[in-house]
Amino acid sequence: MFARKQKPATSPLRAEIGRQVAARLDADPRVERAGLEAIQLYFHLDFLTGDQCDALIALIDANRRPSTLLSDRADTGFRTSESCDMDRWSPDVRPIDEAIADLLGLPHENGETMQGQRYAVGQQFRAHHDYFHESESYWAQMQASGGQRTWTAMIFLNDVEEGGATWFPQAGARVAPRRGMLLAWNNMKPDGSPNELTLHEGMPVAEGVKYIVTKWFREGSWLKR
Ligand SMILES: O=C(O)CCC(=O)C(=O)O
Ligand SMILES: [Fe+2]
Repeated sequence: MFARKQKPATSPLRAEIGRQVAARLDADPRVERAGLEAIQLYFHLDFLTGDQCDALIALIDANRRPSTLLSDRADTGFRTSESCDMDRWSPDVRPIDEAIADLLGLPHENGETMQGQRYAVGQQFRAHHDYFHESESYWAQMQASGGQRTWTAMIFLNDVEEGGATWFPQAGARVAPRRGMLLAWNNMKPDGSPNELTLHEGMPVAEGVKYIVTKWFREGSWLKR
C-alpha cells in the first residue's frame, strides 16, 4: 500500500472569515498590515489606553496561576508563564472584549474567554500554532465548542525592559511588546486550511515583567446558547 500524507482540509467557511476580517482591517485607518507574504498579520497601536491596560494587569495579578496546555506534552518548559481567564461579563473586561470583536467584525460569541498572561524573567511560551490540530484527541471536544480557531487577537499591556517579543520564525516577524498595542493574525490560509507559517512564540523575558491578553476566535459560536 502507498503511504499517503493527509493534507489538512480546506474550508469555505474559514476562507470566507479570512477574507471578511482582512477586508475590514484593511479598511480601518487605525490598523496597519505587516508586509508579510506568509500570513495576514495586523497591528493597532494604542488600541487600549494606559488605564485600560492597568485594569487588566490588576485582574491578571489577582487571578494568575501556572499556565496550562491543551495537549499533554511532557515538556514542562513549554509554557512557563502564569495565566487566567478574564471574565467577559466583568465591567473592566466586557467593553474591551466587545471592542476586539468589533475591530475584527466577528461575533462576540465566537470569541473564547480572553486569557490574561504574565511572564516573569526567563518565562516563555515556546513555538506553537494557535489553531487546533485535528489529529489530536482534544479535537472532538473543540468541534463541539465552536470548531476551529480562525483569528487571534493579542494585546501587550506593558512595555518590557528587555525580551518578551512575539516571534514568528517562519513568517519572519518579531514584534517587541508595546503598551496598548494589539496584534491580530489569521491562523488559516486563503483556502481555509491551517497555515503552518503562523508558528509563533513568546520569547523569554530578559528583564522586567510582561503582561498580555489573548483572544482566540472560533469559526462558530463558542458560547453555549
Ligand atoms: O506571549 C506571546 O508573545 C505569545 C502568546 C501566545 O502565543 C498565545 O497566547 O497564544
Ligand atoms: Fe499563540
